[in-house]
Amino acid sequence: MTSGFLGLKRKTKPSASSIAKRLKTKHVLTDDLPWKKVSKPREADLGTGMDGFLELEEVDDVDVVFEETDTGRVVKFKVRDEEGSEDGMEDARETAGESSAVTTEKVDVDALPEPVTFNSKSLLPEWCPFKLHPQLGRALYAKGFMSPTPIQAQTLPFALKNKDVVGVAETGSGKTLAYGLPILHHLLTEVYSRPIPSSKTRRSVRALILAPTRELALQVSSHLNACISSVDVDAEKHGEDDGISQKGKHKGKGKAKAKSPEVPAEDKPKHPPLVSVSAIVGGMSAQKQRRVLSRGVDVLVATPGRLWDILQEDDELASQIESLRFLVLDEADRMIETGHFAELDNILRLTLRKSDGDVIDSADKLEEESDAEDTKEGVRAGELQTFVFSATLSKDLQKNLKRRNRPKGTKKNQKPASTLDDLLLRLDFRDPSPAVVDLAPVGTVVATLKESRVDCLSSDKDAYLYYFLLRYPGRTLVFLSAIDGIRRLLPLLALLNVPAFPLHSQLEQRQRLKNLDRFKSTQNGVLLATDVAARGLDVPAVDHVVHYQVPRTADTYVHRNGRTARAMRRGFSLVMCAPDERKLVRALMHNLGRQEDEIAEMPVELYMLDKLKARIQLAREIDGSQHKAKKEKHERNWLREAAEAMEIELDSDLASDDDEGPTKQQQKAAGAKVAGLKAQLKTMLAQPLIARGVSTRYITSGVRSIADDIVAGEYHETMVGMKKVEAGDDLVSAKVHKAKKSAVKEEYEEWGGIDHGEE
Ligand SMILES: Nc1ncnc2c1ncn2[C@@H]1O[C@H](COP(=O)(O)OP(=O)(O)OP(=O)(O)O)[C@@H](O)[C@H]1O
Repeated sequence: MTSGFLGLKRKTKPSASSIAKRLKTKHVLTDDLPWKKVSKPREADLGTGMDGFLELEEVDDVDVVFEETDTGRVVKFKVRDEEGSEDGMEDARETAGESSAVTTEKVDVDALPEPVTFNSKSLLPEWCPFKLHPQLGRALYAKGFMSPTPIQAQTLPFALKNKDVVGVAETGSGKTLAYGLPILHHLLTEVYSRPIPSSKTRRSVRALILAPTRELALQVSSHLNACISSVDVDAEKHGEDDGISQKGKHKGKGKAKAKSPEVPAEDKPKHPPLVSVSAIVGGMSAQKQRRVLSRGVDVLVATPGRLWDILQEDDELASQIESLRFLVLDEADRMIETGHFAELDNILRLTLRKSDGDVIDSADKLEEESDAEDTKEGVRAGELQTFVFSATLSKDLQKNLKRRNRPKGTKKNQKPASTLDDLLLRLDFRDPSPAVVDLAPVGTVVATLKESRVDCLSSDKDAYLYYFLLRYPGRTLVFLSAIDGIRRLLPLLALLNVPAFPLHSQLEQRQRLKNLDRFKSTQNGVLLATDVAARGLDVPAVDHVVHYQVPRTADTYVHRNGRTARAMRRGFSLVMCAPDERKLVRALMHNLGRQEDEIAEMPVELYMLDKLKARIQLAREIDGSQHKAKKEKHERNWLREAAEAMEIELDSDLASDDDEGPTKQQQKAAGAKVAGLKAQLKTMLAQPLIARGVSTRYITSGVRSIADDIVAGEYHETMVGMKKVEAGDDLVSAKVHKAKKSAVKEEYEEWGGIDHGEE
């Protein structure tokens, strides 16, 4: 959602002339107010009721006036007439509704912030070889990213040399910055070296990043924005001692104020953002979307569906897409799954340059060109650089991307092997041989992830899930294959006092983000999600991923698991496998090139599970009764409302509650029954869960003494008598089991056994 508030004017001491000029005002529509993006306050994520905000915007210098009109009281917004503006700095405020022509008029260099320097040699030695723009160095330093992740380290040399890159690396390995840093580096460097559009003109989109889901697009946009904004905000935080200085080539050009820490932020010169990054996604208000686009963005992050809708109406944007400098497909393989193939294909066609729509032909041309111009490295100035990233791009596909190099004469007869092959062949790789950086681990398992499975009946999955949530407290993301399942499970968990939030495509976008924020800020929160949350979401510290149903494809399994164990943190995943899903697990593991028994079994204390089953049973009963009562009420109301709308009278037996629906007395009795069951459940939930053989009376006695656990601090708070361990620490390692088996085999092999000779 978009939201804005009328802010206070920031300038503390307006000059006399500016006051005089400000008297010239004009009325504008809300859409045309000079909205400015502000960072979301930290409290917004802390359950202050501000969660769910897509973005926050503010506006300065606006008078709100109420006018009485014939139709009633209306509110009007008055802003200073642009003609009365004081200087270039004030003009730097972005206004919507301005001329949309992109000019290359050179801005006064004073309007640019003073360039910063950053001593990456001493502060970020591991980033130093990449010679990234100093502002990015500062951002990385501020974030504590002291060294590049492997995918970043291996991608940057190619990307910074203008080569197209196909990057494949495990989930949570930092792919966003692997493509984001080269883009930001290029744009930041460009700002000071070439004329930039003045703030009064629409910027031209230089980079387009396509992502499969709204959440991922918003996340990428905020990730990249954080890289540029923390640079601006923290400009004077680090002194010379830190090796970071403010001195740049424009030193002494009237920027002394900005350097001094004593100068209040309000008095710092205002300038348009050096590089602007924004997202356009479905669910965003049309007003906000118009505003973002009319201001212009350098880096546009979008979902294909929404972008294509806009492109059909916005010719200017379409022509900008035709002359992009960077194109990124993030989670390329997912984008073709979500039914966006047509839109994506159309957008990609727009990015094609000289070709006549036949990429294979254009590949021919490129090859010929590259033959003639052997020394050319990467793209030429003004051309498109393409990045394709995912955690799961098949090896075959990567080979296909190199088809441009296949011997002449064979090309036109070759058919793409899959939709994704086809799509990627449509990409306008300027580079005759895009660099393929494949760091996907064997079997696509992240090293810090522990996987496990539990075999159970479908009807017992609720109890097993509840057991897991209580046994291993933590932030848990539960994937379900259908929205109905989420709707069923949600009230059940609520009755059991488990803080669970839903995330699926039928929720409004605002609600989706709100639930995501709540999940992030709830310590033992549970997110019940469909695969809309499987890709790319970077929720800090997701401890566990539970596959309530076995995923249908190996890629989905990998990406779902990828929501935990990110950036070298530990993570845990659990597959709940019903008898009819065993085949699926087998196929899944086979596709990943792994053995089924590689996944360890999660131990379950059946005595405890039985106790939980009783709770689940009661919760189901309550939910069932509540649901029934609600449904009956809804049906009764519906009938009445329909009759009223059609202005007909219902038969007395239909109109009365007596015959069809339950009587008032029956309703009362049903209500009392639910209240009774709820009280029963409350009592049950208040009782401690005690493991078999534990004496709570004498903690040193019983089959299981809990005294030692208490002393060792391993006392489980909800399941008395069970050790407090992290999920995965008590797995019966199938690998160890397997290793033992293979050790026996090795012994046999060392001995050599009986030589049967070559067959
Ligand atoms: N160099 C770095 N050092 C430390 N942390 C980093 C670094 N680069 C990125 N990160 C952090 O790692 C986390 C994962 O990054 P990112 O979301 O880009 O992963 P990804 O590879 O795109 O994952 P997925 O495949 O699931 O989309 C983020 O929280 C990010 O801030």
